[in-house]
Amino acid sequence: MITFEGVTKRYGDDAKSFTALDGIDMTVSRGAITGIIGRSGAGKSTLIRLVNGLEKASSGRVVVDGTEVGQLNDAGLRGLRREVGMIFQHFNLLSSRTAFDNVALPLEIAGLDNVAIKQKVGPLLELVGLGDKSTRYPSELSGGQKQRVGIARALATSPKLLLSDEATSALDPETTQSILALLRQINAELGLTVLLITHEMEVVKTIASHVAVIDKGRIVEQGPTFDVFTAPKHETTRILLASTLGTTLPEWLHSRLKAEHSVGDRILVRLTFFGATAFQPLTARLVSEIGGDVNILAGAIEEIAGEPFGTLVVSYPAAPEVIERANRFYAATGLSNEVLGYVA
Ligand SMILES: Nc1ncnc2c1ncn2[C@@H]1O[C@H](COP(=O)(O)OP(=O)(O)OP(=O)(O)O)[C@@H](O)[C@H]1O
Repeated sequence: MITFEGVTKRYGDDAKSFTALDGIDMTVSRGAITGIIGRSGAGKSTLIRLVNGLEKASSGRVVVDGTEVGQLNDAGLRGLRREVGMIFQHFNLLSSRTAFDNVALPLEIAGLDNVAIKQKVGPLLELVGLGDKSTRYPSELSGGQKQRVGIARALATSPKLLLSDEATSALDPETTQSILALLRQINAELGLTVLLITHEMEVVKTIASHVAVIDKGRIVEQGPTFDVFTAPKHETTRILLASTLGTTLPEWLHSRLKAEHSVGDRILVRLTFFGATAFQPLTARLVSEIGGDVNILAGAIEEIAGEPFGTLVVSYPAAPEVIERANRFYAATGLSNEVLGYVA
């Protein structure tokens, strides 16, 4: 659906230019929800603005549904923007227009008559759950309702692709979940491809089947969300994910951690449950396998892209025979484990 081929974007003139994107290669699959995550200033907005031609690549190609965006003239760009809807962090609604009239705007621009506009806007407001709010002005709507108007407006020209620029960043967690559920529903019911940029890992974890991590203008990691989130390879990904997945040790534990152990110390191990191991009573078996002396110190159970993923930090005596029994158990069961250190 979208391919980036060696895309570079420089801002400014040659003498004082800034490279915001540096050799981006990426494919966004048709019908998927793909997330792009990265720190502030990493280049996320620039990347998404290249897709609907709001910015032009300095070199390389951005191809949307077979069309190279950089080659389009003004008429071509207008056509592209009917195929590509966009939603924004601050909704970008016109305050002087009702919900109905905001959704109608792209249709007016496209030259539809009033009857055709009515036929289109009514069902769209129903779809986003605002059938009874069509005459309300933005100032009379909550943040979540405003974003629903924004989504209906983005869908007005029946696009194949929806771009989301931090669409839930201004919303509280509960409203965020309801907007994400709506995006998932639209993706499933209309077969719409969704490309979203966000600094909220929670958003990607909840709805994106695929993810790319961008850092200083480069994609440092990409793939299915579950794979990237459960086995991050790049340091930036690990840092971005640490607080989301409960993989950061609590400070009280971290400060007591030692690299070497002496007699009587305990070993600290992080167990990770996913795939087949997520559904077996392995913790109970580990406890009995090594004689009962196991402490559970931290843990979290998450759902990533619809699959369970859990981490548990445990300690047990750092005695050679106990460690050996535990290691035999890990090898036999395939339970993923990582030694974090030792505590007195
Ligand atoms: N029009 C511009 N002129 C010059 N530099 C720009 C311009 N737009 C963006 N930049 C720079 O390009 C880099 C990437 O910006 P971009 O907005 O794409 O990042 P981002 O990841 O979306 O950040 P944020 O999450 O803070 O919005 C930043 O260093 C920014 O200062």
